[in-house]
Amino acid sequence: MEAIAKAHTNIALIKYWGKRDETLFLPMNSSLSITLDRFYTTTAVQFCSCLNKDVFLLNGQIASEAETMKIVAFLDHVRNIAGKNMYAIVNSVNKVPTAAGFASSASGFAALAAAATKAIGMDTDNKTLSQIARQGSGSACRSIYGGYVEWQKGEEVDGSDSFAKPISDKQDWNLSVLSCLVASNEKKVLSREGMKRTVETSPFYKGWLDTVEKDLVQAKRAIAERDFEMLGTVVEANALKMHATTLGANPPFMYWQSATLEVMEHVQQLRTSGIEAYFTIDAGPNVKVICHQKDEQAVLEHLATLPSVQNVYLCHPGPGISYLPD
Ligand SMILES: O=C(O)C[C@@](O)(CF)CCOP(=O)(O)OP(=O)(O)O
Repeated sequence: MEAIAKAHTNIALIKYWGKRDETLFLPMNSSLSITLDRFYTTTAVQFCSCLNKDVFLLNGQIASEAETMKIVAFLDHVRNIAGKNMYAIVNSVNKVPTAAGFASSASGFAALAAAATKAIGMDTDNKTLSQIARQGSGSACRSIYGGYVEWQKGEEVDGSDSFAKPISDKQDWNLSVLSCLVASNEKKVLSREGMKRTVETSPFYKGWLDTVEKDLVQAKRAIAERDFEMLGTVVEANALKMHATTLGANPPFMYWQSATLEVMEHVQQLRTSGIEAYFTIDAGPNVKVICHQKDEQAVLEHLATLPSVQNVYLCHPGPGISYLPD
């Protein structure tokens, strides 16, 4: 039995930062993202009783032991739900250049959840797919849908009410997202470790939790009202608060480098010059800039001139998962 699925990466506007349950990938707070058009993962899964172990090919190569173990654990989860015990060949191709500053885990686990459940014979609705993808990587649950997506944190201990849902179709509001890749060679603290350490040791984490749900309400209102200034202001503030929590962790850590600050300053200069642009930053030094589509060329050209910016990738809201012909 085989199936092929495609899922796009997403960028969080209101961040998922911290788990209340590490095993079930249950978040401390709800989050909101835009699924992007440019970067995606295509995954083919074939279950066969002829196999005596799972095989994982990533971008045409046999994946590392560590990567394969993550996929095997995820397939075990799917096998458990389906009540079947066949092994599978998984073939994933990432059109998400790591250099673009986007994590491919979100599109990767969303595509894997869709292809694996279909290949094993399950007929799953998107809500269930989102819950399954969440257990590969939290942010993957949002890539099931296109456009603007909310991941409701849920209250239940079993995660039955923790899944994503679309809050507006991608055609609704075609903003531009420019991902600025800045020079970065330092080993960063991966988001999974970063959020764990922050939750467990940062005195600033309580401040994050006290204000993030209000930020989410504000962001949803801004999207509903197409109020870009309201959206950009809360998105920028939310990213800054997330990063502030890391400074209080033990040991403290910081994702920003001098290049990160340079881009942030220039985004604020663009606003002073009359071009509405706002930034957000994830678990790394790269900066994503949002602006109106009419301003995207001016913003792109300005950012591309910065000496510490290696590349700028222009994206727009993109689609949710899709299935390809076998
Ligand atoms: O995307 C966001 O909301 C914000 C972040 O990117 C950080 F800025 C977190 C993404 O965390 P993820 O990689 O999903 O963690 P996992 O559940 O431990 O796999």
